[in-house]
Amino acid sequence: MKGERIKKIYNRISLSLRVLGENYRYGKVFRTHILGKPIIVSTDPDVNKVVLQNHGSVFIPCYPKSITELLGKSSILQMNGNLQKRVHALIGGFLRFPQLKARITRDIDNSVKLSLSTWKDKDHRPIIYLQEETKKITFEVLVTVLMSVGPGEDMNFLQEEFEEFIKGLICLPIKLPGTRLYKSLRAKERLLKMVKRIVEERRMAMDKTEAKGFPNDAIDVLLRDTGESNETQQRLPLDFISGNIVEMMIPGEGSVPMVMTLAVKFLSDSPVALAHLVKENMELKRVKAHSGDEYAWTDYTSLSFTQNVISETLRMANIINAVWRKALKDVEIKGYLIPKGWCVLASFSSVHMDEENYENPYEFDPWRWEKTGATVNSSTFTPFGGGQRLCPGLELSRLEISIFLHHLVTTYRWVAEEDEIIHFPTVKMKRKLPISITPIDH
Ligand code: HEM
Repeated sequence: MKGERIKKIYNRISLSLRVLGENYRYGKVFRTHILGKPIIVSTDPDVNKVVLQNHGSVFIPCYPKSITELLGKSSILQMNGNLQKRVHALIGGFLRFPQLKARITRDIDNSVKLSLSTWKDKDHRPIIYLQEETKKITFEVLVTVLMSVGPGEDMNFLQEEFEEFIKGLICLPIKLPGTRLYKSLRAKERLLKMVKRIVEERRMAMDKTEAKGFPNDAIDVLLRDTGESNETQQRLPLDFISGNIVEMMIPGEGSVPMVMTLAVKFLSDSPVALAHLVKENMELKRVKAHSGDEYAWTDYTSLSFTQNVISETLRMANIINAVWRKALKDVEIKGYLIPKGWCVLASFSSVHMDEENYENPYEFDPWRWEKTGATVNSSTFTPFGGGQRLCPGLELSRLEISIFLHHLVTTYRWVAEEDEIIHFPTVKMKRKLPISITPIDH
């Protein structure tokens, strides 16, 4: 018995020593500190793949304290096991469904066209801050998809409170009045109150008339779900649904507008790629004008060069540049030992910018995707994560970005002012990417 214990202690010490060994200091997997937390960072695509694929039994989410405080325990990003699988399957199924994409294409089209039309008033708005404009467009789409709230007072309230809420995602984890975390948590309370009201009204309406047809939004999907089998029917609690809707805004909110903004930045610096993109999109516009048909979502997703531009942008810069996991047991991957209890940061951006994986990685080259296909998620291209937690908003995001780029390049020419990409603590443009625009004379 005593011998067994000594053996266990010896094993743990030797494991820790190997963690601190040469490989970890100089290889693609190393140990460091982030936000005061000791952590193993992986920049190796094969290690990342194992981390992403072995979710649940081996690895669970492990975010810094400020993020876990703000997310709440019932957030899909933190939950595990059957509940995560259930919510992921429900939301993923809904967001990937062709019926939703067909319906949402019209909404996104209208939203983008309306926003772009307000830019025309050049005397009042000579400079457009693209990072701000794209945020407005995508927020509208997000709250439509999640809870069917249209433009107006409620939408403005949700946007203001949400902005306040996410400011605290990466901050010092001190929860005292006046601190960033405290203000963000208060904003979350106000957000939750409003979302809860919407969810309750919807449940009451649903209790009166049986829900039929394709669900309208994520609230509908979660309210209608009763679990796996009829014998163990269990509705999801209303508090859980409201919390999840708010928390689902986090992965959905910042990333899409940033990809739109960065694509414009990279295209502004690459006139040949821009000319190619304009040509492809003008052709689609001509075909549509000629036939008089509405745009279908497949029109956008089949624009192959546009998809290449989106992939290349996601490769070069992306708000979600890594995922955080904790090992539930000792794991050995490619000779690296990750001891039980340690957190691993699987870095996507390092893999995306490694010349072992991409030739001239710092060059914006949308043509590189012609060989592999733009939409393939491989171990060296994981902007949307992978495995059981692969982003359920993947296809919706690509659709939104394609629609935005289409209307932008077929409506305006632009000149971007000098600006630079900031990578820490999160990816953004230093000056919100100011551009001056000229309408295209058709
Ligand atoms: C360019 C845009 C986007 C990028 C790059 C992105 C990226 C990601 C990544 C990397 C993950 C995995 C996180 C992990 O493994 O811990 C994720 C998860 C998730 N994303 Fe996205 N996302 C995007 C847009 C969206 C949108 C528009 C929505 C919703 C409408 C969304 C909803 C979610 C949800 C709910 C999860 C959690 C899935 C789970 O844990 O089961 N995402 N996203």
